[in-house]
Amino acid sequence: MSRAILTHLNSFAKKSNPECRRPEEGLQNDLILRAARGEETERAPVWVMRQAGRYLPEFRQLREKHEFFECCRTPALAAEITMQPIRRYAGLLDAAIIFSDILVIPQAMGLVVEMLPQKGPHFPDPLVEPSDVERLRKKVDVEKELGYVYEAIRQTRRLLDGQVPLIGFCGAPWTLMAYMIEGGGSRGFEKAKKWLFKHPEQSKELLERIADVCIDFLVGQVKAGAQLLQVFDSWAGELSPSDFRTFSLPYLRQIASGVRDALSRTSTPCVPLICFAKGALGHSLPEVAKSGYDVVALDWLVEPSVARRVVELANPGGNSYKGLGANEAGHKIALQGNMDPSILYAGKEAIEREVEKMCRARKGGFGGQGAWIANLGHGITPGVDPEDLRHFLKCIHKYSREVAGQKDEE
Ligand SMILES: Cc1c2[nH]c(c1CCC(=O)O)Cc1[nH]c(c(CCC(=O)O)c1C)Cc1[nH]c(c(CCC(=O)O)c1C)Cc1[nH]c(c(C)c1CCC(=O)O)C2
Repeated sequence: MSRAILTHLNSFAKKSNPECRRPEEGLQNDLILRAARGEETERAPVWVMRQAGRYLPEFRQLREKHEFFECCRTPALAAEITMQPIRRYAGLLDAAIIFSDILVIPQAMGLVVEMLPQKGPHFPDPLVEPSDVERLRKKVDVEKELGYVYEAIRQTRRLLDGQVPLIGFCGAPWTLMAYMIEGGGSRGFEKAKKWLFKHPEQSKELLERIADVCIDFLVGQVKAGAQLLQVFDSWAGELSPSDFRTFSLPYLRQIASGVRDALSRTSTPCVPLICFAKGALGHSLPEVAKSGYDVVALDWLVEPSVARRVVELANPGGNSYKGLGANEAGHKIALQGNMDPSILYAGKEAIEREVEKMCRARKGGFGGQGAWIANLGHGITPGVDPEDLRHFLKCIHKYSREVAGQKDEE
C-alpha cells in the first residue's frame, strides 16, 4: 500500500476513534480550554465547584428517589444530574463537571463508604492500624470497579453535544487517606495525622498506592471523554508547610506526571490538569505552581493579584514540565477561583460588588492579564438561592469582559 493511502487511513482511523480526539474537537465553546492552556480570553470562563448539588431543587427532587451512591453508580442518573446546572444556566456556564464523588476511590480500593443524610460520608470500617491496609485490594481493577464513571462520562458527552467541555476529577491522596482513617469528616484530623507522625513510611506507601489508583482513574476518564481534570486536595490546609511538602505535594506531582506519561503512551492526547490544594497556597503556592499542573485553583485566602505575581516568579518560562500532548507549548500557568462561597448568601448587591472586585486588577483581583478561570474558592453550599448563583455568573460575564479590554489598569 502506498504511503499516501496509509497516512489517509491512519488519519481516518484517528478521527473515527473518540479516544484520539483532542479535547477541543467539536466544541461550540472552548473558552475554558484556552484559558487552561494559559491564553488570555475575551472574558473569563466560569464554572462552580459542586455546581450539581443540593442547592438545586431539581437535584433534591431526584435525591428523594435515589440514594447518593446509587446516583453515582447509575450512568443515566449521573449524566442527568451533571446536565442540571448546564440546562438551568444555559449559556452562562463554560464547563460541566461529571457528577460523582472523590470517595469512589476508597470504595474501589475495598472500603465501604456510605453517605448519611445530614451527616455526610461514613466509613463503617475505617483503617485503624497500618496492618489494616491488608484489607485493601492489592491490585485495583479500576475499569471494573469504576467503569460506571466512564460510562457516565460517555453518556454526558452525548447529552452535552459539544456545548461546553466536561471536567473529570478525583480526590488527592492525602485527602483520601484522611477520610479512610478518620472514617468521615473530621475537625482536627487527629487519627489521620497520628498515622503520618507515628508511621511515616507506611503512610507514604499508602499515599503512593492511592496515587496509582488516581492515575489509572484519571487516564480512564480522559479516554472516556473528560476534557479537563481537577484533583481535589480539600484537606491540604490541615498540614503544616513541611508536612504538606512531605505527605501531599509529592503525590500531587506523582499524579500529574503519571497521567501525562500514561497518556503519552496511548493515542489519546492529554487534557489540561487543575490542582486544588485548599488552604495550602499561603505557604506553598510556588511549589504547587511547579508541580506539573496547567491550572492552580485558589481558595479565597489568597489575593489574586499576589498569586499572579508569585506564580509568574515561580515559572518565568511557563510550565516547567516537559510538555506532552495538549501541553506542548510550555504555556503560562492559569489561575482558577476564588470568591468566598459565603458571599452567595449576602444578596445580589454584595455579589456584584465582590465579583467586580475579583475582576479588577486595581482592586487586587485577577485583572486583565494572565489566564483566569472564574470559580468560587470552594464548593457552593446547599442553602444558596439558585437565582443568586445566576447573578454571580452574569456578573462574571459582564465584568471580566470589561476588564479584558483594559490592560492599562495594571
Ligand atoms: C471533600 C469532597 C467530597 N466530595 C468531593 C470533595 C472535594 C470537594 C470539596 O472539598 O468540597 C467532590 C465532589 N462531590 C460531588 C461532586 C460532583 C460534581 C460537582 O458538581 O462539583 C464533586 C466534585 C457531589 C456531591 N458529594 C456530596 C453531595 C451531597 C450529598 C447529598 O446529595 O446528600 C454532592 C452533590 C456528598 C459529600 N461528599 C463529600 C462530602 C464531605 C460530602 C457531604 C457534605 C457535602 O454535601 O458537602 C466528600
